[in-house]
Amino acid sequence: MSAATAGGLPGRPWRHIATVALLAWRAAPGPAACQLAVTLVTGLLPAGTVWGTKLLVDALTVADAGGAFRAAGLLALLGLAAGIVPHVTAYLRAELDRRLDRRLQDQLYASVTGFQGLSRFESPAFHDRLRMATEATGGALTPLTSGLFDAVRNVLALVSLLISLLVLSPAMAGLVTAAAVPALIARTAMVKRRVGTLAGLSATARRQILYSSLITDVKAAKEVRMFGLGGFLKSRVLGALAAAQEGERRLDRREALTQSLLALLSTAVSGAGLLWAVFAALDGGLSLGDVTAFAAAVAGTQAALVGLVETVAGAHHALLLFGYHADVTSLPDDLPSPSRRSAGLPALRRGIELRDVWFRYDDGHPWVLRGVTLTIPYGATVALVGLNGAGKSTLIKLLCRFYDPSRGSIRWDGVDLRDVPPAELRRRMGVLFQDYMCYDLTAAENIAMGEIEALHDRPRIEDAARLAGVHDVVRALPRGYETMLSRIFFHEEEETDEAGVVLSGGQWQRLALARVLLREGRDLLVLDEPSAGLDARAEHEIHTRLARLRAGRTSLLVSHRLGAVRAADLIVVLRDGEIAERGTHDELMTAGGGYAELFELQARDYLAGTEAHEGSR
Ligand SMILES: Nc1ncnc2c1ncn2[C@@H]1O[C@H](COP(=O)(O)OP(=O)(O)OP(=O)(O)O)[C@@H](O)[C@H]1O
Repeated sequence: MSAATAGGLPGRPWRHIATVALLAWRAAPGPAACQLAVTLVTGLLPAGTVWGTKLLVDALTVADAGGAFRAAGLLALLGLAAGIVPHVTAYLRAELDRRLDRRLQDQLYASVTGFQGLSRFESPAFHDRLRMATEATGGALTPLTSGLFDAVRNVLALVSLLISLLVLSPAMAGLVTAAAVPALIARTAMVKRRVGTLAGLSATARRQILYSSLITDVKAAKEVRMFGLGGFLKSRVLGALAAAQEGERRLDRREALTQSLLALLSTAVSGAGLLWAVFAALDGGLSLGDVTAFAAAVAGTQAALVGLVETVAGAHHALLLFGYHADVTSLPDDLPSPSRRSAGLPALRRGIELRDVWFRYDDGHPWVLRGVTLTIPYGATVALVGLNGAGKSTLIKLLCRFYDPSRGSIRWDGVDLRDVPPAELRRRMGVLFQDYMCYDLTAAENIAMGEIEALHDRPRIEDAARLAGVHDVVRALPRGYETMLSRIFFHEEEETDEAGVVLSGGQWQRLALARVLLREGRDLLVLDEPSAGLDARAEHEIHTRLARLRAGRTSLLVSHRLGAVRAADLIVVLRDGEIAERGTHDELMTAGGGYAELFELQARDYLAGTEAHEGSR
């Protein structure tokens, strides 16, 4: 990763200026060209006004009526231009910003969705940096894009005014310019401090978002009310807000003081200049028009210099933020690309082999998998069982190549998964995760998430729902497959304000299963606790269906219900990241190890439950 951390500032921000200019130009060539033309015109307006005023006053002084009318006409035209130009500029700016913003967000989302693994999303430092990168969107670069035009206008205005001032008083021209140097230095330091403070508060801001979303999140609403957490969460939000505000307050105070001192300096300079002009006029060295032009030129030059300093400061601020954007968008993928060019992943024919796989989530973390060697033969069902935290879901995540093994390898018909592009591998798999998603979308869309190309293929979606045993449930919903499964969003396409429906846990589970079954014909089917939320009858029914579906297909099944895995071709017991037992159900029962013990425990509990139920009838 490059030098930027959310807490520290990205290095050498000015090196991005050409990148941003090019981005803006490519995003909105029309508005950018128009803005440049308008800028050139407006850059010359102040000097034109100064000389128009001088001509008018001098003409009036010598009672030249024709000259006075011409000068007044010129001033009126310039005034009209000055009145219209800001509105045209504002529109062009906004349009350029809108288009640039789309491009920036496109780049950011392309990078983030392009990360193939999960490790970045489990890094607080990455999230802090990402937050700073999003600060660069939403018009935050306006001071830079518009600043480039402002800078051109200010430089034009400055040069033309300085020429006017040089004609009248070279010393004053030098003094006014010199007075701008401390302002530039002070503003640059202020900007750095402001962005640094913002970056330092990134984690606090993210926590504030977390707590405030818990207050409003419908999923958290039950526990928040049940456990009376409202006050606690509110105090956490306000605590984070107060911390952020304290940082800002200190900055604001410092900036107010610095700006006041700079204002004092510029007033002293213009005051001294005016005194000189008064004495020079009294001596007869300057005409009345010269004095008027001088006063206007000093004020104009100072304003242009302040404008230039502000432009530079704004651009610096925007470039620092863009530094985070550039940092995130230039991050390489978190999984190393295949070392040699992959010729594509062949259809599975022999099986998947884990060779002495060791894995831990971070160097400082304990080992989660410790030397796992296992083959999932082609066409067979392997069941993975074990106590909580044994490493079952981790093994599945490695099979999907969300992470690479720390040691050892996983091979697909002998091909190391490290040599396979993750997207290619995932196209060949259907996986039901233990923590599947419930999308705030329609029922049809929820299923289609499994294979987005099938979004408009209703027969396929319905077939998958039938296979998962959820078709009748969905059909009975108020709008069938078009029913929104959300209480916080309306239907995206249809103009309706009809409240959606919330499914039960087991119904969601079946819908998630339908999502996976939509990916029919995949080489490997992985089911992590497919029946966790189901009632006994539904569980039995789903397992019978799945057993039929798995027949002859390569699959990996994880379940705590040992009754559901007894038909598997191979049962593997994982204990503390190691394979403790392996064999068929009968072999493991005969061996009388941990599996047999657990199976008997579950069977006894089940029988006891049944007898108690019978007795109470
Ligand atoms: N993203 C992660 N980062 C760090 N540690 C993790 C992560 N995910 C899991 N772990 C740790 O890895 C270990 C194994 O977790 P895993 O989810 O693989 O277990 P499991 O066998 O699937 O458990 P369960 O039966 O409860 O689902 C646990 O100690 C867990 O704390």
